[in-house]
Amino acid sequence: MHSKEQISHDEYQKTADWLMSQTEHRPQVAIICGSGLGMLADTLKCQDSFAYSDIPGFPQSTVQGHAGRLVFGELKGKTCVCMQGRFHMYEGHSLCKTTFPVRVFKLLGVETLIVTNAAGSLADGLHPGDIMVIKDHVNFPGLVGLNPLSGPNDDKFGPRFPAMSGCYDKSLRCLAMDIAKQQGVASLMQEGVYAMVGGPNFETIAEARLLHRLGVDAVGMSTAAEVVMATHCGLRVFGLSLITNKVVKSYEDSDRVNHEGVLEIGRLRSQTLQQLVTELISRMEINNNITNNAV
Ligand SMILES: O=P(O)(O)O[C@@H]1C[C@H](O)[C@@H](CO)O1
Ligand code: HPA
Repeated sequence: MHSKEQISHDEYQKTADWLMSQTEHRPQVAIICGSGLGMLADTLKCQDSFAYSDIPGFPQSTVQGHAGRLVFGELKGKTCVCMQGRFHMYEGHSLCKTTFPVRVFKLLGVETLIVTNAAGSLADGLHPGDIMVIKDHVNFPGLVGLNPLSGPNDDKFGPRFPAMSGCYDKSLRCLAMDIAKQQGVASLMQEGVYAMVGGPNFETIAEARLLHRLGVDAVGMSTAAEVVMATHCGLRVFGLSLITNKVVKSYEDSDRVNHEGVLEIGRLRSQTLQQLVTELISRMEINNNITNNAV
């Protein structure tokens, strides 16, 4: 069911055209905010914001901690668009719908996508409140054929068989680590591998052990499909996971993860994340000739 739905180029274009008719902002950078991380949008100046329910073609957010607003504005000399709330497979959206905004961003002229998420840690060295710079991902839905790129390829966006190696931009990862040092939060930051699972249930202990053995550092229920779509159409990608909980890996451990706890850690780290992302956007180079698959 998830892989069958197709969205035509015209439908993406209609949404992009509508947005361009409603705001004068022409964003270079897009940010997708994870659970409890929507406050990143508050840093934007000269805001124009739209409820998802008012944007033609846009899906709706149904998850607590995802406000459902698209915010345009200026940040340190760059024009940005920020999703306060994303779409997940477990809400019943097809993967094409969960990733719909990514192609709309492309049509708006965005060249860099920043994805953030809340994630559970499997690595011994990653603790709640830590920030993981995503260096790579395991797209579990994609590995079993649930991929937003399934179906006829839209050559106007990108090639039939896009490479995914190096999909998290190395220079932005290095820049983020430098900024963390300067901001005195380097001890909270490390690089790692994120895995996307379907959710909405959190992992069993056997699943947690499996993920750990596979080399996954943090697990969540989003992001990888968005990054596949972004890489397909030539967007540069940077990703951050806020570690909100340890994934229980022991039968002796009576801890139980819950969504409220996930949101609480988001609130706790909101300022740190805001400062980090603001400085990253301020210092990132915008290259209008960036290699681009999309016509
Ligand atoms: O949108 P993200 O990936 O940040 O949301 C994570 C995964 C689930 O949606 C939720 C679980 O608490 O947080
Ligand atoms: N597992 C999956 N998704 C999550 C988790 C987790 O432990 N924490 C936040 N999102």
